[in-house]
Amino acid sequence: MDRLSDCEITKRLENLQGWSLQDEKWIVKKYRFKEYLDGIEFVRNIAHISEDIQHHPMISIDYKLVTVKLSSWQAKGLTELDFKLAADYDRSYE
Ligand SMILES: C[C@H](O)[C@H](O)[C@H]1CNC2=NC(N)=NC(=O)C2=N1
Repeated sequence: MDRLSDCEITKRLENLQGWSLQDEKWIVKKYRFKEYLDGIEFVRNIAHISEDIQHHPMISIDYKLVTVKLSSWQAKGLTELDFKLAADYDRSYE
């Protein structure tokens, strides 16, 4: 899949809530939860969503705060797939 241009990335970020660009090739979001185990359940859900389309996030869990980072390794940057997953993760958080 082709890497997106800076302009395409900016446009896609405008359509998402809470995601930001990091080091030009990552999009990042922090999700907050009422309980620690709610965050763990969210991580389980996004793990399945990611495995289904074979595109995997970097995840860090800091008690009730889950940080998710997405990038496309082969493309060495951001592709449509990263933004598709970001929207899927947001739906799973709702
Ligand atoms: C062969 C396999 O589908 C690829 O290596 C996948 C696996 N998961 C992946 N996850 C992410 N985040 N980026 C990739 O480029 C990627 N590539």
